[in-house]
Amino acid sequence: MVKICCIGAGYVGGPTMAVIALKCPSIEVAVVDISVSRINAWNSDELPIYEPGLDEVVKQCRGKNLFFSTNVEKHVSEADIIFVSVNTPTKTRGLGAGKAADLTYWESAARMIADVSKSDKIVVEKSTVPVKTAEAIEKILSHNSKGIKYQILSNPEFLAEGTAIEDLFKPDRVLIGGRDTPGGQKAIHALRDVYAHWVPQDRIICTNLWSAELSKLAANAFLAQRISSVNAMSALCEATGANVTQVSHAVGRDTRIGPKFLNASVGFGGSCFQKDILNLVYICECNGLTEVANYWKQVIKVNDYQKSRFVNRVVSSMFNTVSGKKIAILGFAFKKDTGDTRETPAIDVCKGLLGDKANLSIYDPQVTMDQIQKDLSMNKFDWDHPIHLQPMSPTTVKQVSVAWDAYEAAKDAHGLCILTEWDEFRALDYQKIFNSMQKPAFVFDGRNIVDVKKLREIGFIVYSIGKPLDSWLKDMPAMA
Ligand SMILES: NC(=O)C1=CN([C@@H]2O[C@H](COP(=O)(O)OP(=O)(O)OC[C@H]3O[C@@H](n4cnc5c(N)ncnc54)[C@H](O)[C@@H]3O)[C@@H](O)[C@H]2O)C=CC1
Ligand SMILES: O=C(O)[C@H]1O[C@H](OP(=O)(O)OP(=O)(O)OC[C@H]2O[C@@H](n3ccc(=O)[nH]c3=O)[C@H](O)[C@@H]2O)[C@H](O)[C@@H](O)[C@@H]1O
Repeated sequence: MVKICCIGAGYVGGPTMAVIALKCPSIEVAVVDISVSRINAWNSDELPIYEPGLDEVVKQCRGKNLFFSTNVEKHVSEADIIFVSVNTPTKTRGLGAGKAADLTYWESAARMIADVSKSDKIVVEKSTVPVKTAEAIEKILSHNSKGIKYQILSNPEFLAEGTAIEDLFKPDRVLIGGRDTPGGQKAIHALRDVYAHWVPQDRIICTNLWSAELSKLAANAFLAQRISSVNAMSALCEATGANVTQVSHAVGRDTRIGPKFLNASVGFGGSCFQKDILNLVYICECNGLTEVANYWKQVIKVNDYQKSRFVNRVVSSMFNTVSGKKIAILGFAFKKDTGDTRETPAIDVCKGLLGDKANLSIYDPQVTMDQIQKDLSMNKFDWDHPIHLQPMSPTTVKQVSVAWDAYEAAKDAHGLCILTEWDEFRALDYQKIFNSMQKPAFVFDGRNIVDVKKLREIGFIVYSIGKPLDSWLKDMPAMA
């Protein structure tokens, strides 16, 4: 029986391995992690991450051919194929700080593999890594090899949170990069055989190592760039009276451009877009490609601009101050159908409003009070380290409370900001909300989900990203 071990039981390792176990009953899959609480959660009825369809997949295989364990060394030493899906955060100190990927967790995983292995292994990069990481890993493994042969493959993951199971069941493509040597090709075939259990052959792309590593960074950069492009247009729409939804629709009907990923928003979030672009920028700079680095940097700058533009709209609309005012925040996760808050635009928006002394009442159907408090008190980039999975002494940001539902959050508020596009926010009784709020009552829709016309009829002053401005806002500058 082929044995697979995955180091890192996170958003990628957990769902990916669960799907491999489901689709390949003849393979034994162990997912290991240094975080005891995470592994305990994977072995319980309450999984550590919320992902539609994940519970069913895990329930079908757990205890049969899918195991979650903290016994990292045992499972690594027994495995034929080892996936490494650990954190690759942005460095916060030293060379490349604020841009380069911190490979501490990767390096320690590689050293541990070298220490405990007693048979030949295929080591698969599942984490998103800088180009040429495979070369560094090869060096670590081969310098400690004790005669054991290692083949390194790059097999980046393209799943998106909220649709992870769907994406894993029907991937647009599976990408496998390996060495162009007989050993490298044999390893590529072995991994291809795993995916071939359910992925059509023509969707499995095989390349060299560096193309696979770079394609992952490139794909995320292209996706983020689309959002920054449409968000840049949203500012221009507000200045000119155009409607960004109509512009996106018209642009996206061009089959060369396509309709997906053109929703204007308060900004993109999530654990990877910013991190991976910063990483790409750093790689460009290291290769002397300043113009290319600056090009990609702009995607992040526009994203930051979009978030601060939103905060400025809120503050300037409300007589240039939110000091002491209750503002309801609907949605804290970085997108709907996930409880993940990593790099969510809600953090920057909330911090911006807190900076102007607002009182925030936050509601998100999937995010806990502890998580919100942690996010609002943590330094930038600190979240991407395993230490933050440990329970910590509670921190409280005064001025922030967490509500049980949207109505409670909105009661007595001066303004309401929609920061995540949860379906339930579309179906709220906005008349009831209006009646319970201070007047004038403001709605700032950072996801373009409300019916602006209907809300204005109720009496709200409405700002919706990239939509023709309310007369209240018309004379105010786009960037106050
Ligand atoms: N979250 C996502 O949707 C996607 C993430 N990725 C990439 O996948 C990688 C992992 O991301 P996530 O799963 O989101 O991160 P995560 O933080 O959810 O999971 C990483 C896990 O690795 C564990 N870990 C770290 N060092 C370890 C070690 N030496 N031994 C054992 N366990 C260790 C941590 O405790 C943590 O549970 C990152 O490189 C990310 O860029 C790629 C595609 C999608
Ligand atoms: O490497 C990764 O981590 C993953 O990053 C993204 O997946 P994810 O971050 O989970 O979610 P997306 O659906 O891409 O959304 C990212 C952010 O962009 C925002 N977004 C998305 C689409 C859009 O049109 N407008 C927009 O503002 C979302 O609200 C969210 O904040 C990519 O879509 C995945 O292919 C990739 O594997």
